[in-house]
Amino acid sequence: MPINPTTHNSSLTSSLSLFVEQRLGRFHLQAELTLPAKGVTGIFGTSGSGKTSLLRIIAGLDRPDTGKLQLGNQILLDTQRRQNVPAHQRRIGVVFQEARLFPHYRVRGNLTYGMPKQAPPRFDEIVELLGISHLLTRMPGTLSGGEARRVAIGRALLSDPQLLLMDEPLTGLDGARKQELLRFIALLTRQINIPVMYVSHDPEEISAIADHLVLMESGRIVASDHLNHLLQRFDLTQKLGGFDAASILEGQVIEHDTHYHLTRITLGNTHQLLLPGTEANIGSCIRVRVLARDIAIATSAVKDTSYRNQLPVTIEDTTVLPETSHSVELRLRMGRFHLRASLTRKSWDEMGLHIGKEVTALIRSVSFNPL
Ligand SMILES: Nc1ncnc2c1ncn2[C@@H]1O[C@H](COP(=O)(O)OP(=O)(O)OP(=O)(O)O)[C@@H](O)[C@H]1O
Repeated sequence: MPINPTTHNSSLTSSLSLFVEQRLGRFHLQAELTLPAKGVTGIFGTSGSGKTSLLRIIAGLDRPDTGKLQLGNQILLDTQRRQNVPAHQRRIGVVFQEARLFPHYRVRGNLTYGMPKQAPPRFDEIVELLGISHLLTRMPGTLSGGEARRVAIGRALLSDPQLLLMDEPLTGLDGARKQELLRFIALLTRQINIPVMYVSHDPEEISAIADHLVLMESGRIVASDHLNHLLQRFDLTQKLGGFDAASILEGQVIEHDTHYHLTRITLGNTHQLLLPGTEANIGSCIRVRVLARDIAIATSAVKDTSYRNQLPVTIEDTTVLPETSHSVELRLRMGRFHLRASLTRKSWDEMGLHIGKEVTALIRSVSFNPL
């Protein structure tokens, strides 16, 4: 059940802007950032790059040496003016790696703990959305890891936050639980109308839920943009290690072929893709990933082939990465969408390809990975 956006939050236009500087021993965090007012921002970077430190400052749990932090119209921190809104007044929900529930309160007590008295009555709505109504009378010690995490998310949401921070919320869960909760968080973040910052070093998680991506390295923000824009950047290939060279596309489900168990989606009403069957409702949006190495190129449409997707594209840019000198990396444009592909340098030369050439991208349905 979607949360009613009109009752959910008064400041739907909140966007976060910050610059902070903090020395922690030998580590130096220097970050400047403006984030979109809605959607999920994935914070990605190697261990020790400063992701948690940044989140702790935003939550008000740590104070930077210098900095300014603004959420919507409200200044939360301005070291120059000695302004600092304490953590409990920031209206920022935080979910950490561990659920950190109050052990002596039942689940219901944990959920209602931070609920403002004047908050809209969303308790039943959120409990149902999280699927935890059967847990309300249980003590935290009796919950599984995944259940405790869902309660922690519920507690954060019920505090009526303007921003939700999630720091590796799936760490330590086993594969099936992790997938279940990841799907749940992805659904939840599409239904709530507050911006979410989601820290993870797992590209799978980020690919499944982030709209925007912030890439951190040694305390600095290396890049911040729409996730698929960053994935299209050749220069970030190595820094986005683990993501594989891939593209993420979002489209609307228009048809299910129940006989062959295939799903058709439309991308902005201009292009269509045929994917492995999904359970998604007609009209709903789904996200798919396709690896660069799973896209083949032909100079014209191909007959009698098992490639179910033949997309007219233009070669927009290319490069040869030093780590894969046998192949050419391609960025392809398809209307307002972009795709990354790679093929051998030998094919590139023999097919007479060049920037600006119109070609056909061939993609097997099974190569699409619905996220
Ligand atoms: N109180 C502290 N004193 C000294 N150094 C610290 C302190 N807190 C954090 N650091 C250092 O700051 C750096 C960034 O830590 P942080 O936890 O923000 O990284 P991270 O990107 O979240 O890492 P991970 O993915 O491993 O959780 C690390 O090198 C860490 O050792």
